[in-house]
Amino acid sequence: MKIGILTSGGDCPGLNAVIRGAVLKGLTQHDDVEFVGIKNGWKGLVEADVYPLGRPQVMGISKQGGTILGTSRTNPFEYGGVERVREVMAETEMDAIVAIGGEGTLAAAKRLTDEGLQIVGVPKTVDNDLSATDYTFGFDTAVQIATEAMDRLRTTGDSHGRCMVAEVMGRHVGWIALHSGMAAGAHAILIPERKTSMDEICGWVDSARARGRSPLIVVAEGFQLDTMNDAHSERGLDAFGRPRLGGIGDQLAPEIEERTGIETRATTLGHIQRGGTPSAYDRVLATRYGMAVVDIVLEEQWGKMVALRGTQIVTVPFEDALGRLKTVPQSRYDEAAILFG
Ligand SMILES: Nc1ncnc2c1ncn2[C@@H]1O[C@H](COP(=O)(O)OP(=O)(O)OP(=O)(O)O)[C@@H](O)[C@H]1O
Ligand SMILES: O=P(O)(O)OC[C@H]1O[C@](O)(CO)[C@@H](O)[C@@H]1O
Ligand SMILES: [Mg+2]
Repeated sequence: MKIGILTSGGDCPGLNAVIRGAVLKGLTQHDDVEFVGIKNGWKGLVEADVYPLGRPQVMGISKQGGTILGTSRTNPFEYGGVERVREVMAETEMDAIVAIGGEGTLAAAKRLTDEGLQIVGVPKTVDNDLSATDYTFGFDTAVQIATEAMDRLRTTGDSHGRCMVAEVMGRHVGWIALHSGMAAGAHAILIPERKTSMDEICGWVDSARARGRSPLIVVAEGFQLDTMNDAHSERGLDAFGRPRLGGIGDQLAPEIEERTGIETRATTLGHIQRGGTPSAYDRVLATRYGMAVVDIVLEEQWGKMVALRGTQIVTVPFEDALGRLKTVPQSRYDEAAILFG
């Protein structure tokens, strides 16, 4: 059995641990399994850009950020779709593909599997917005990085008596903002799931200030004020034609300063949250996903992916990860909001 592995969509810490887990499990536990790496997501697949993946290629990589395979947001259906993928799999004698990616990658994998291709999945996203799984690797690391950054913003904020606005990732959901904001003791957490007014935000800033604190406001990039119809975007489109987000913190900061009279500074953490070494939690989760996905390939469970339920790795159909995002529930927001202001 020759298994191709690809990573697609935005990268995140832990991808290499999945790749290593899969290769080590396959090579040590089975005699007839070999692996090939597919470069740059679906792009490398349609271009037949593959290379053998053995133990030397995965040695020591679980602590390494990014993905040794490279990634892209290429849409395989724009480059020959099912026919081209079938052709490349035949040419390269690839029996099955492990697609490691988020909702978009898994949607593409589902369409290909529906046409008879042998594909299984591993869920990935720093945003933690996939509904089929309790946690995705990369999220814990991103929260840790964001929390450390906010701890730093608080000390400089305190020195100057300023309000600090920290913008984190989270295109459709506010999980990174909610967790890092709570961990750092933020005075408000602004998430895409809940539109909020400037009055409310400034109320929290004023009340923190009245208690002698230098306010910290955490905002997810996909957050919208109650006056906005779309998330803030000023950076054009991504490779899949979606607006690139980022910059809402810079938009909020001068408004907060003007309304409250408190000097305010914004910091956008951006891709720092996706780079560098994965946390121990993410390495373990990713390694377990990688090992488990080899089992579902050998069981020929095409159209399925591994997922985390509680502490168990389970198998679910691609559909479970599609169509519905795992948003922050109102109760989790309300719980965090008790500490605002
Ligand atoms: N519904 C779809 N059908 C087919 N292909 C899709 C679909 N949605 C997305 N894709 C393709 O899959 C690629 C990966 O999706 P996307 O860029 O959203 O990353 P992802 O896997 O969702 O990870 P993340 O968004 O968390 O970074 C897209 O760039 C696009 O080419
Ligand atoms: O790396 P890119 O293409 O700029 O994408 C950034 C997007 O990817 C994510 O990190 C994960 O989907 C989002 O939070 C963010 O909007
Ligand atoms: Mg996506």
